[in-house]
Amino acid sequence: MAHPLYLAAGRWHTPDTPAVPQPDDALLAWLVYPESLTAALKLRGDGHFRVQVLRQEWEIPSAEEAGQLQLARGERALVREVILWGTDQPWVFARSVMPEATLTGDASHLRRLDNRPLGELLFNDPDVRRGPISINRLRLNPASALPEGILAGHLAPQAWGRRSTFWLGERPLLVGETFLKDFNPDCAPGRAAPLQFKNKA
Ligand SMILES: C=C(O[C@@H]1C=C(C(=O)O)C=C[C@H]1O)C(=O)O
Repeated sequence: MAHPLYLAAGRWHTPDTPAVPQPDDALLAWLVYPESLTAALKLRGDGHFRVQVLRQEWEIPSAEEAGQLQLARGERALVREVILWGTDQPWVFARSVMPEATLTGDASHLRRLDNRPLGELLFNDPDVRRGPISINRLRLNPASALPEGILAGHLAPQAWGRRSTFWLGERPLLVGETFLKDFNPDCAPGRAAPLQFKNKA
């Protein structure tokens, strides 16, 4: 299994979980945003938004991800890792885990996304439902090959991320998104212009 760019540093938890460290309001608004992150970032990116596919390979997901997806032991999934670029900076690292059994029939086109945003397909399909959003602190994975390459200088040792399961009928796929240090959350999702948040950390 390849080494993901960021690893969970804590427990995945819903944003209203008491007594767990929380991000500041500005970033929390992005972490809990229920609509398409692609659409919200496009609004911010003034025409420069793009998806860079880092890898898209069949593999056995981590035991934790397999548990989230209710996969049988050894069941493989298509793992897609991308960077969402805003203007000329990397804003989000996304890792999607799509079980083989999910990518069949009318969902088989998800095997051939290339650099089209996954969200544009998921949010335009009326039969797709999104499960609860969990958030977590993440830590940079020293085993990942990426930091020395294209993202060198753009990766903080810790970051906040979110994760949710999308349901295509009864078939799940798991989408995780980590906000990278170049992303400025001080413009609320769904708006093109910055909003001032009261209690920034
Ligand atoms: C789920 C969405 O799709 C986005 C695009 C992704 C991709 O192209 O791989 C992955 C995760 C998301 O950041 C979304 O836009 O909300």
